Amino acid sequence: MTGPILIAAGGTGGHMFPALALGQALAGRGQAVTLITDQRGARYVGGDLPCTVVTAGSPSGSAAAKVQGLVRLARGFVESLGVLRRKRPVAAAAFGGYACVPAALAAAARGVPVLIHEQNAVFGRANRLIASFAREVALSFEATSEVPARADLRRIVTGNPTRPGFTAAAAPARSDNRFRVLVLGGSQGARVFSDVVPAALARLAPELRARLDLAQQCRPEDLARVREAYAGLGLDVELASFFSDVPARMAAADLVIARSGASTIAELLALARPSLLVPYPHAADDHQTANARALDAAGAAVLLPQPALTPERLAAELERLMHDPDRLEAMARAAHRLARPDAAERLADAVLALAAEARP
Ligand SMILES: CC(=O)N[C@H]1[C@@H](OP(=O)(O)OP(=O)(O)OC[C@H]2O[C@@H](n3ccc(=O)[nH]c3=O)[C@H](O)[C@@H]2O)O[C@H](CO)[C@@H](O)[C@@H]1O
Repeated sequence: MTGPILIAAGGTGGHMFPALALGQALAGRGQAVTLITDQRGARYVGGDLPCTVVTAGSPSGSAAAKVQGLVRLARGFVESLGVLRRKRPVAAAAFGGYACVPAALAAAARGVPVLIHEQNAVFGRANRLIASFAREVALSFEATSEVPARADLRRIVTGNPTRPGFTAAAAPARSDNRFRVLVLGGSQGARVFSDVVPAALARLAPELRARLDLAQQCRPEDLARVREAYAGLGLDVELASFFSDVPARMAAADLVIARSGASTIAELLALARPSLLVPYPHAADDHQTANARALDAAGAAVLLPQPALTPERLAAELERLMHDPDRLEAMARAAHRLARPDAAERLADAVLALAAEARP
């Protein structure tokens, strides 16, 4: 290829990790890549991926906030045009979230073909905004809803690329009676797990509680009180506001209790781990419930809506699962069947094909 592939992504880890996975897949083929992101997204970019930070905002909230969001998107658009002039990309891949809107629109304005990747089981609002200018959408779920029905918008299902390290290995043979639980709240943590998990474990039968090895991600402001709650139960728990070794921790977990953000889900499937999923109830268009449903329906996870997540209910679910290793095994097998370990490579194929088609 004569120019780089532009990758546009920003905001949370859920948008950045799949974007970076595509970047790595392309770099692995010797293809140059350039990334446009926002301030928040830049925190996730490491290594030697060329990256430009542009202004972005969300046109939502009060009337004043909407106007401010639009002004920021317009600034980001002008900044992105500058990047496109300098870098001359041959195709662009956009990963949703308002942070990728300016770059995707600037690419389309310059005639650069755009592919949109949707991580969730509901097509996102920012993606709907740029879909009119895109040539192709790559979905993570077969049954994604709200995909714009434009006859000339190509649609493929690639899955959601995961970071390196999420490669299924044979489950380690266990000789002990320990039960390893990993609690993850998404890239920003989840307060509800800080409130409910310690209270649920307090209700667990003492012989089951004694078998637990627990690691839990907490929001920074919750760490002290959660540590205290577990100390009161005599439990030695590993707590962190962000674990940097999720692949190893998830691979070793007998059960993962988590939000159902798209990356977390793709990772659970890639590592074939059983999970209890509590969708974030305020996610746009309730997409986390749609994500979790896909796993629940296939028998790979238990979906527990947040209003049902009481300490009593969680204790009961845990007790049931800890007593039923066959069920956990079946959930792991179902997760494995849903996994798409070649998502990054398939996405790389698609964006390179788009670039080749557009070549004069
Ligand atoms: C609140 C919200 O709206 N979140 C959205 C956000 O992702 P959000 O970042 O919240 O959630 P995701 O599950 O997609 O990604 C979280 C990532 O953080 C990693 N992690 C988490 C905890 C930790 O201690 N260490 C760590 O590395 C996970 O392994 C995962 O890779 O964008 C996703 C993709 O559009 C959506 O599906 C999510 O619904």
